[in-house]
Formats: sequence, structure tokens, C-alpha cells
Amino acid sequence: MEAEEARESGETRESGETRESGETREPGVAADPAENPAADPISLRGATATLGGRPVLRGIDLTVRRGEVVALLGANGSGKSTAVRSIVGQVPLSGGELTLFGTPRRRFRDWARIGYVPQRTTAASGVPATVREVVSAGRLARRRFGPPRKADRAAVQRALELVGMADRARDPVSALSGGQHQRVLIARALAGEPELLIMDEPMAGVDLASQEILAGTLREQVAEGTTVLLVLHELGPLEPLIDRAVVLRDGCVVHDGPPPKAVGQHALPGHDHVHPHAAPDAEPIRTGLLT
Ligand SMILES: Nc1ncnc2c1ncn2[C@@H]1O[C@H](COP(=O)(O)OP(=O)(O)OP(=O)(O)O)[C@@H](O)[C@H]1O
Repeated sequence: MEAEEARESGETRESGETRESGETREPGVAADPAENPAADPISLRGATATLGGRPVLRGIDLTVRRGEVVALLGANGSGKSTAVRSIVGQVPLSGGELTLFGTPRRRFRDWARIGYVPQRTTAASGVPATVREVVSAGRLARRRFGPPRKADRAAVQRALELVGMADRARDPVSALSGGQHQRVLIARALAGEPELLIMDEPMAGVDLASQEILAGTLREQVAEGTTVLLVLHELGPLEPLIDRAVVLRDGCVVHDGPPPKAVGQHALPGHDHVHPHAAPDAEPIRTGLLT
């Protein structure tokens, strides 16, 4: 079904970095001239999806506005990855509506505007590649056919510097630690200068030093106006950047509002924590983030 969806939309996926064949477009030029410049980068309404015969998304509403940093939280298996994979076209929706920058998903072709860092992937596919080569791949959607231009090289260099990997540019990716690897994958997404950055558990398996670097990288991107949707298990060092949190449970949204402060501070696996922002007279929202 995924392959069918992929063929239909004419794109390839891994990092949201390719698009309809033969199409070239200068960075920053919108695909749809009728597009409303104020349109939300992501608008998901009543989204449903089924995997392996089981409903995994059960009517999700998720809006990410321009310049916002939204964390998608929830326990294992609550549907976070499926939600973002449906947004980037890897999982077909069985119902509901999705618009990207105001364009219905099926008509959306401007994938260069979106940078996607999937969960737990590896850049080392068995083909020997250097750090710079992997990061340069993130530029493909922005490039005209032919050798990289000055702007392409500059964007790759900037992305390498942002994640603190410029001094490793010539190294094979196979020689990197897990955290460095993740930084390279994020640099690959950043090299495309996306307006919307979607990252699925960017801190998973990343050492503390790399986490701090990634938080700094993200801070700079956000300061430049990039819109960000992050799937997270805990807010951790990214907490100060998060504008809003959407919490999923069993494929449904159970909270959409201020980030739950306790997550990443005292929530432990198995702890069904009570949301601290609930109104005094309201029923406490049990996010159960980690259960
Ligand atoms: N390809 C698939 N086929 C069948 N079931 C799937 C598939 N992918 C995911 N699922 C199931 O869908 C549910 C939601 O999975 P998903 O990966 O979206 O959850 P998640 O919230 O991202 O969890 P995690 O934090 O563990 O990554 C889980 O029960 C999972 O087992």
C-alpha cells in the first residue's frame, strides 16, 4: 500500500528529499501560486490509518503553524511515528484530510520545503560514503540537474557546521558514533534549507554531548523561522524550544497545549503522569506518556 501511495505521489521518501522527476524549482518559490502564504505547514484533520489490519490512527487532528515548534508525545505504540509517516506520505491515510502549506496532500509536490529525519535509520547503507556526500544528498531536491553550484556547496557546509561535523566531512559515515551519525542525518535534512523540519525521535540513542549540539542546532533553525514537528519520548534538552505539545494515546489526541513540564524531568517508564497545566476544577489529564 505504501508503494502504491509512493507511485501515486511520484516521490521517494527517506528524507523527503526527492520530488517529481524532471521538476526543478528555485528555493523559496512556492509550488502553488494560489497558495495562501499564511497557510499552516501541516493540517491534519480526522486522520485515520490502519496498519496490519489494526487501526493505528483513530481520528487525529494536528495543526502545526508557521514558525511553531510542536512536540508529538506519547507512549510506545501510541501512533506518533505513524502520524508523521502519514504526513510525509509513507503511510496512506484511510480517512480524514491532510494539507501541507495549504495544499491538499495529493496535490502537494514541493517536497523540497520539507526536511524529514526518520526514526532510527542509518546513513551507512553498505555503500562507502563520506559525511559530506551524505549531507550533500539532502540538497538533491533543491538542485538543478548537474554539478553542485556554489549555493549547494555553501548550504552543505553550513549544515555540517550547524551540527558540528564540519571537521569530519571527509570521514566515512561508517566510522561515526551513533550520535554523530544522527547529527549527519539531521545535517542532510538541513542542507535542503527546509521551511518545515520533521524529526522522529532525533535524540534517541544520542550521547549527551551530541544532544546538546542538536539542541543548539535546532535553536538556530527556529530563530531563523523554521517550523518544526518533533516526535519525542521526553522533552529533555529540547524543552525550552517547544511551543506546544500534542500527546497521543492509542491513536487519539489526548492533549494539545502547553508542553507537560514533568516529561523529561521526573516521568519514568511506567509512570502515568498527571498533566500539571490542567485547570484546578478539571479532571486531571493523565498523559501516560511513558506507559
Ligand atoms: N508496518 C506496520 N504493520 C503493522 N503494525 C504496525 C506497523 N508499524 C507500526 N505498527 C503498529 O502501530 C502502532 C503504532 O506504532 P508507531 O510506530 O506509530 O508508534 P509510536 O508512538 O511511534 O511508538 P514508538 O515510541 O515505539 O516509536 C504500534 O502498535 C505498532 O506496533
